[in-house]
Amino acid sequence: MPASQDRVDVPLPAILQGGYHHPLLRSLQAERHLTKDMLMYPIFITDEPDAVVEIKSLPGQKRWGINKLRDFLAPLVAKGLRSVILFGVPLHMQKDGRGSPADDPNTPVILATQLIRREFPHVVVACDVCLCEYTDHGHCGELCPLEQLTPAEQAAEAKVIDNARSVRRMQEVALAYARAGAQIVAPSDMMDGRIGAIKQVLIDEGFGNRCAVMSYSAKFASNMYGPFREAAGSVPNFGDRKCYQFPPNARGLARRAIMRDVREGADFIMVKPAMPYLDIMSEARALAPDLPLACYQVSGEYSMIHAGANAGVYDLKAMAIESIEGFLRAGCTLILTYFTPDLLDWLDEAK
Ligand SMILES: NCc1[nH]cc(CCC(=O)O)c1CC(=O)O
Ligand SMILES: [Zn+2]
Ligand SMILES: [Zn+2]
Repeated sequence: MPASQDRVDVPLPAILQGGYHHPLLRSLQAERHLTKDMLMYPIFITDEPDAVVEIKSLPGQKRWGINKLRDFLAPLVAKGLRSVILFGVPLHMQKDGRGSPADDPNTPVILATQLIRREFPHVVVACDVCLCEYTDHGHCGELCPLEQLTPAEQAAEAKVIDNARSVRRMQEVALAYARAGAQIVAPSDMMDGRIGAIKQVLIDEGFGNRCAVMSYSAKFASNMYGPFREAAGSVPNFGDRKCYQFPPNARGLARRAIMRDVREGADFIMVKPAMPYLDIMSEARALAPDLPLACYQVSGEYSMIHAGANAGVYDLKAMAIESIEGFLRAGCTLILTYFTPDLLDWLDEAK
């Protein structure tokens, strides 16, 4: 018997390359592979019924009018699209302080939810729940009425988010989307206490067993939301979102938010943006191992990958897939990405 087999202190030959010299052996290194059902496609629906409008900063993505949606989605569904997340872009509806167009019976998201449920019964519809696309001030929640501010705040014309009022509003909006047929509501407003409140109202109104709550649990105040805000017309007209989205350095806040949302009954948790926050994803995986974990590869990430490819830095497909493999490695089970239509094709191509 060779000596190496009965001696534990002999170092093994440190040769790894023999293990991945063939494409199949490389593929077998993955613990998990991307499948089509892990992809959720973000779609912008506008209140111009016949619109098909390119979004300049999001290459290949468009704002869709309700009348164009069926023909746009049909080929994607045929390729295996399983879920979408809808964002409303009201260009003509009257915006106000409470974001009234968010749950107007004719708001684009409600019409689109009804249409997709009717035309594509195998597609899961998630609706983003937030007010920023619908308020005249462009913030994600309602503001405190002036008389509730301190004299100093009044003098400074301070704008303060009214958390409690905003949470009640998110309940109304989420319920309206559930009534329209959404199987998932996804609050991205970041008000405190919204997950428990929305979960409760869904239960009270009979949707407890047919509408999931996907929380944007760890949503960071990122520089990469620009193209989305252009697409959705949701740039705040004063200030920024730093009082309700996390500072990029805030690992502890993210951990507390994830644990809080689990306690409040979230069915899915999400990390957003994705690529710079892989550590937060694996923290989320460890903190909430029993919940599906989503990540949102946001508009700026998508645009950045396109810009790099256009500058000749890398191949678009290879880079997009590398980014997704990172999310899988970090433990994500659902990926919100504008690359979804491309990935449906790429997954069908021979490797
Ligand atoms: N509640 C707003 C919202 N919902 C989804 C996104 C970002 C999505 C993206 O950039 O692709 C944002 C941006 C923001 O907070 O301003
Ligand atoms: Zn918002
Ligand atoms: Zn949102």
